[in-house]
Amino acid sequence: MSTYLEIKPLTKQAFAPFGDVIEADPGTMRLINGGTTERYHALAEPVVVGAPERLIFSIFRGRPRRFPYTIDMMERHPYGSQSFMPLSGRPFLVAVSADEDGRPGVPQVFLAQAGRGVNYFPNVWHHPLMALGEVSDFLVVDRDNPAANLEEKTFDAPYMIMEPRL
Ligand SMILES: NC(=O)N[C@@H](O)C(=O)O
Ligand code: NI
Repeated sequence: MSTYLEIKPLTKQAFAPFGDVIEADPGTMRLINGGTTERYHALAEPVVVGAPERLIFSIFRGRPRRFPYTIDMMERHPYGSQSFMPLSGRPFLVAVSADEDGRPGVPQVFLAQAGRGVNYFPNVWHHPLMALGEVSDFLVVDRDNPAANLEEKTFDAPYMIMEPRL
């Protein structure tokens, strides 16, 4: 009998142990370009850990997950952060876990409302990209050479999530 996980709204506070929420936070806004542009400043900081490696921009084109969805594994990137910012303006799902002696704990699942992205701190357990509803593009900033920056663990007992109400 699989455990069904609750899907919670993504908030800065709830996500703080795992990373940053990237959104046009009015508290970060400064007017630039003669007042024609609002700069939402320093929302997150992409970092590389250990040996120097490029930070790069990529676009991930994610196919939507089907539900009920089984979360049977988590991954982490020990040597850098990884951020996902929707280009499609659609919500998506984020699942993260605390580390328990080198393995992911029970996942916490968040619904990232439209216009919000996330930046995972280095070495934070997370599930690979979960797009919702239709093929969705995401701007991703992370460390180059991804194959040398990936640890994956499979759960002995997978978890399930139902389709979120949008
Ligand atoms: N493999 C890859 O680049 N994607 C994952 O890191 C992910 O978090 O989606
Ligand atoms: Ni990842």
